Amino acid sequence: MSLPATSHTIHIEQLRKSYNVGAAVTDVHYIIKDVNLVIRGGEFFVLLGPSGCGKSTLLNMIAGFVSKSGGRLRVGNTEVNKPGSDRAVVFQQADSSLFPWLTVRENVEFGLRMKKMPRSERRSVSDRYIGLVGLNGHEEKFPKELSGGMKQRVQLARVLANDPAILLMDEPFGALDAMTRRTMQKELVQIWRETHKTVIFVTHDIQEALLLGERIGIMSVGPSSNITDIYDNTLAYPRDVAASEFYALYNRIQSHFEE
Ligand SMILES: Nc1ncnc2c1ncn2[C@@H]1O[C@H](COP(=O)(O)OP(=O)(O)OP(=O)(O)O)[C@@H](O)[C@H]1O
Repeated sequence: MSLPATSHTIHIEQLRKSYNVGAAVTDVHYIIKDVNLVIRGGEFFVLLGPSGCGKSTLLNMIAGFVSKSGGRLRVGNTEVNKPGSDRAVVFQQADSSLFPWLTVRENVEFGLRMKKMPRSERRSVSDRYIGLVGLNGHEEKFPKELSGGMKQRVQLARVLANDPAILLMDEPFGALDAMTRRTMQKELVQIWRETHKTVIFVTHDIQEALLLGERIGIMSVGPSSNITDIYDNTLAYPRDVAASEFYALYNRIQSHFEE
């Protein structure tokens, strides 16, 4: 990592996203309204909230895919108003992001090829990340020959190969079976600890949030959603769902959604 962690701290101030729902200027529907948040460089931050509250909207604003309607959004000192190589998104459906006509290795190397990285260097980068996500031996396979979990690993390896400082993950394990999901969660923590990336991970699953995040931001039900509470999760990794502290924190967070 060439940049100091502070240069990719994310600063969010009074951030808003709205859509006009009628002809009058007052016919405005706010998805998120006045969100304030600072996410430190290198942090693992989870955005937790019910379906439709605006988690993906906020993540896509940080990615630069969705424009803001008000407020400020900076990475370091730079205002975010478009996608950038410092940020990359891992989506829930790997199928829509992988190129079906390219092998695992070619998919992982795609961005590097676009950057005109020499072949031997590309090879060593793709070797590293294919290994890191546990896909050694599958380099020459095509996406259609892979399971859902393996495709998600390819997507992650491709994103990591491009070396963004910030990984934006939108329910990346939501479509996987429970066992694969658990394995991927453990591997992601391992990868985060090895690469020191900033991770912002969207989920509506409290257990997943608690297994992964150093901090968990709770989003309120929309419209005009906001981050109402932030929990510090200081439990040591790898986390044990059966530990009494885990269970206690789970209950505290769950009580938010029962009110
Ligand atoms: N382009 C748009 N125009 C109008 N409303 C939109 C637009 N995009 C999203 N919305 C609305 O914004 C709200 C938040 O959507 P978003 O996908 O961000 O929520 P989410 O918390 O990620 O949901 P889920 O967990 O179900 O994926 C929803 O009510 C959605 O219908």
